Amino acid sequence: MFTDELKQQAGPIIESIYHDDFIQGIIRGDIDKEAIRHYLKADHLYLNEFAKIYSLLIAKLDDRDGINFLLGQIDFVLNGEIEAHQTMAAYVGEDYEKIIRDGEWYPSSDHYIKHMYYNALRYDDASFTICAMAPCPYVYQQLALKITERHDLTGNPLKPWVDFYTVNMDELMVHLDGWVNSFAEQATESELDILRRNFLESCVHERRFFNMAVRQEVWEFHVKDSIINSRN
Ligand SMILES: Cc1ncc(CN)c(N)n1
Repeated sequence: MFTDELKQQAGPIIESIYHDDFIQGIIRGDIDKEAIRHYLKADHLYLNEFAKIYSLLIAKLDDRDGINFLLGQIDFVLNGEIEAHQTMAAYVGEDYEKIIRDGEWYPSSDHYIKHMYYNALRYDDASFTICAMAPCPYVYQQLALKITERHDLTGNPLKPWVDFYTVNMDELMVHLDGWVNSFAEQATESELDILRRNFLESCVHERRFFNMAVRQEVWEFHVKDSIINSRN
């Protein structure tokens, strides 16, 4: 299937993410707390936007059961993944609400978010949006499965974070793959290339997002808080 081909091509990128500092720090259970704080500040805002992009995606679908399922995904992203974030806040030893208060769309997360919005607004068919969104659940599921397969995290304070992503993504991937594969059956080669780029670019955005947190990447300027806060 077309989505199997996408996952095959994403393999090397995901393996690179696995070997980058963020995931290696999670595995060792000693990742810099500043990297986790930066990640939470960015990821809280990223998930807020991901939930909104689901609403743009829903407008492109006709399948009522699928729409119903995605309503559950909006709830999961807004209220379920907080559990994974709480594990990280506990590791940092700081109140979650306090950590995320001054978050921003840092350069790499900004680019990732806008990549998804661009495709949702530029193309009518849901598949273009889905291919930009799908690495979000897929990359985390694959990383969590690799970590669990290769390491025993007993006693690691971040084990609940890994465990969270080994299970919660399966049903979503089935739905997303179904929509993309049925579109791919009648898509032109140039449309398939856009779908491939959307998916692989988002896999690279996932890598850059983790590295952004390790580097504590920020913009080289500060704007009055009022403008930044209006984005939160
Ligand atoms: C950037 C990003 N990508 C993926 C996930 C997993 N839903 C996340 N929480 N944040």
